[in-house]
Amino acid sequence: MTTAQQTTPPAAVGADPAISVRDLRQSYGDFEAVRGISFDVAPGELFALLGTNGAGKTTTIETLEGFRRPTGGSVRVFGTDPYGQPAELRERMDGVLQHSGVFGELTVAETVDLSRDLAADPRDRAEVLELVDLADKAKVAVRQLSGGQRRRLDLGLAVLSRPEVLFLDEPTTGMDPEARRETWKIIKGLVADGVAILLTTHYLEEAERLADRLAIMHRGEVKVEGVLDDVLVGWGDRIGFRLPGRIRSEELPELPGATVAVGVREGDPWVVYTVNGADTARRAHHAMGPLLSWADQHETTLERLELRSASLEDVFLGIVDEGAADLATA
Ligand SMILES: Nc1ncnc2c1ncn2[C@@H]1O[C@H](COP(=O)(O)OP(=O)(O)OP(=O)(O)O)[C@@H](O)[C@H]1O
Repeated sequence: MTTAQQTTPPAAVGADPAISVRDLRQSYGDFEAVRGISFDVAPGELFALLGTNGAGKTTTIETLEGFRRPTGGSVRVFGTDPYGQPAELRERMDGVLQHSGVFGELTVAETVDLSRDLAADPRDRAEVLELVDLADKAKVAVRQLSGGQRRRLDLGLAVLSRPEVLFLDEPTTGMDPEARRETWKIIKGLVADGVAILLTTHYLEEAERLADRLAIMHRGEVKVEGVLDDVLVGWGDRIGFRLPGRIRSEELPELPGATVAVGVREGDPWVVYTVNGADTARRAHHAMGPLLSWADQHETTLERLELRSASLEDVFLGIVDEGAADLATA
């Protein structure tokens, strides 16, 4: 299913978009990395751009930050073309890029001070360090920070000038789960303060937790877009369990209206029945009866049995699989 759903962003009703992308195309030589994508982000909204490696997310962010001129279509930040970072936008937007450019020999405090010197109305150093939980690292050289602490410093530097638009390119990479949750709190606070955020991440849970709306990109195109519930619609319900040791996959029963696939989850052979079509929750529920009867007949227990609706990960993997199938039939 490759329905590029376009929904009206709830936060955008009545508000001019902070970020606007229209049929954006971006090429490197003969290679078209971004192939006509469109989306808006309103003030006080977090839009997550998800996608496979090389899908074109960073290229899109770099274009919005004014580092690249579009090969086709247009991008606007507060109605202004960001190419070359015109003065009227420089104060209003900032970002955390995948590779930060901070100097490793400076201390954390010196690094913050250096950025404060360049900003018109910066937050206090103490406020910045408090915000990203690095107050106790003020005197430590940046090169001595852990990967996750370094990402938090990047975030602190990005929010120091109180931007109205923030680009976050994989901001929690390298963070442990605790640091990631702390960072989510900071990001949520910024959104609540009215900042428009464009986030890319490979952590789907991060998008589920933070995004007001999201898009999944694959090979330069937006494949699905919308609020989470809309994105999940149409991807079916799932019945999953660990493949019993004595059972071969060919022996698994057919269940009405469901397709079966055997893969691997956390190192275990894992069975997934997908129930598609209309009224999937009820039909998936009804499929449980025949499945449990089959298990009884085979005197086997279905370990870690689950019945659930589609997750963002299912949608993501479905899109990637479709891409692979398209290539195979091309
Ligand atoms: N400077 C460049 N010159 C040539 N090709 C490039 C350049 N930068 C990116 N590409 C290519 O463009 C495509 C999109 O890259 P991009 O970095 O935008 O993807 P991404 O979605 O951010 O990927 P990832 O999730 O791996 O960071 C990739 O195929 C990449 O190899």
